[in-house]
Amino acid sequence: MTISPVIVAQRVDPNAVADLSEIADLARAAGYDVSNTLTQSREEDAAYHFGEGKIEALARLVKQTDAEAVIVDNRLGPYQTYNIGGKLPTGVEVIDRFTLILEIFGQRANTRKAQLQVELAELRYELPRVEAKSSLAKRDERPGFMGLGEYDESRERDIKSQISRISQELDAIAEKEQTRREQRRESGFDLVALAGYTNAGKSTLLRRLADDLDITENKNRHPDLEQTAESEDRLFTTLGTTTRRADTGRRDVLLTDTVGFVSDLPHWLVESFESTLDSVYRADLVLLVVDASESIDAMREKLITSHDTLYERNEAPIVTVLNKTDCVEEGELDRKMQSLDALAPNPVAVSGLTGENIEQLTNRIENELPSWHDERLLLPLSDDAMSLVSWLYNHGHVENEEYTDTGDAVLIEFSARSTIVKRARAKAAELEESSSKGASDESANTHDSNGVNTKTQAQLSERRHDNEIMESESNPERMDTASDRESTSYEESDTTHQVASDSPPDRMSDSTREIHRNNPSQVTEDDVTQEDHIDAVDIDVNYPLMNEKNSSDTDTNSKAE
Ligand SMILES: Nc1nc2c(ncn2[C@@H]2O[C@H](COP(=O)(O)OP(=O)(O)OP(=O)(O)O)[C@@H](O)[C@H]2O)c(=O)[nH]1
Ligand SMILES: [Mg+2]
Repeated sequence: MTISPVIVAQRVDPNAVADLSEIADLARAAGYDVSNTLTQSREEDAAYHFGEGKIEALARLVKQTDAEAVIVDNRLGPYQTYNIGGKLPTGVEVIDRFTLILEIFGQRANTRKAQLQVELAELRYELPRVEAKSSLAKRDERPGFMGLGEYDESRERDIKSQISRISQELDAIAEKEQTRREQRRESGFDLVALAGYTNAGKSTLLRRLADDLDITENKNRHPDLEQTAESEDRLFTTLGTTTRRADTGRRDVLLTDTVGFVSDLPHWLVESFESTLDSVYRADLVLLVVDASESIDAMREKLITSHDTLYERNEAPIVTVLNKTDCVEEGELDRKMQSLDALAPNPVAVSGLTGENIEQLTNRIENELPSWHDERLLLPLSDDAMSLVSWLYNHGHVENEEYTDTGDAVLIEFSARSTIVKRARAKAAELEESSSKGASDESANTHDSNGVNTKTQAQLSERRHDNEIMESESNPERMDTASDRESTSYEESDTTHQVASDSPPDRMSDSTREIHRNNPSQVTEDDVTQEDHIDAVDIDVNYPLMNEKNSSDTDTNSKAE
């Protein structure tokens, strides 16, 4: 990429202090060389955004420095962009904050989904501009001629139909990802997402937590793994979605790293990247990463931006992670935590770089995930029963496996998410039913004397009903073995049912949230890399989906207890 010299400009309201650091970082992230800066503190001018005199000074600076573009860190209306451009030497581009961010995303969009999202955002940006041009041009047209107005009108129609086509394609992708998330949950995985402002250290934390990753083993499956997992002191290093298995102890966690948030973006831009953000919105738990080495004010702003982005759609509990503690004195960290208590209650302070306090974070992840349920099942011994036992080892946590003295049954005690428990019960009922077919009622009842999950007729028929639901799905039932799990890997994921708890301790109060909702700063992000990758992860693709609504309820209830 050739480095082009640009001038960065920013207008702030009277008495506000200009700060060009982020827009300059964004410009550099897009590959520009910031040769000069210009700021103005005044009310917005309707025609030029800045004062007209300031724009003339800007034009002189452009000539002196041979700048190829002017990057303005404000929202410019279509007319303002046009007017400023008219004052600059021919060929010098006027780029506002949104187009700059779109440019960065466009440069890194190397999946179909990412490209579609960028295209959608560009079209949404262009539409009001074409509408404005079309109505202006029509004013001066003579009847009977194919004028500019008509040309713009047909462009307008074209943009609208492209928007609708791309939206449909993105919806289809989102649906697939939703299914994949459901399958991952069905396979016993908890989905944890890393969210937070760009450059907070999300990718560094992903690598720290996903310590069982063996890149070489699956290299051909993850051609862009290095790229998407990289960390760099640059905004929007990560634009795709990378999912890896993380070892947190008892639970099987899939951790997803994705694009960072950034402040002051319009709603339509954030919406264009919705299917990427779904990997965060639809997780079981969100780790909101904050760079604790920054000032309290900067941390506050970035937390507000992050909560604003999450507010509308996020369904999961949030744990705030104060990162980069290796750069912060202990007393200073305490002060920061106190000042930010309302926005970041009960945070975990870590260093992704040095690994400090990571164990506390993994413990916290386990504690905040939707709770698992304990179950005991007595299974009449058979190949199918052993297949169920091995499936339970893969999808939950088996506490005890014990064979009866008579050698005709196995007692299995385990904990798992409620959907897994429900399936295991259904399968157990089915095994019980087929084993007792030839046997007398009396012998079937001896199992009850063990006090283990006694099956009443009503329970049995309920389970039979569950089985029917499962079997009515088109795929045949299958119990995966450990070797299946190791050999299966999946691409892109994400979108799902939530098993979010009602009132996780780290969530903002409604009143706090309301304050943020009214805050004008908005947020964005996108997914732009290759497909989402996970390392040797098993998904029961053949296992029929169940209605997760019930399990969510159960989880919520048990959490509230
Ligand atoms: N000192 C210190 N630096 C860190 C720590 N974690 C991350 N960094 C640095 O912060 C910068 C950004 O880290 P990333 O992991 O790329 O951050 P990110 O949130 O993934 O950033 P984007 O993908 O650009 O949104 C890099 O230079 C990291 O080396 C930490 O705990 N301590
Ligand atoms: Mg990153």
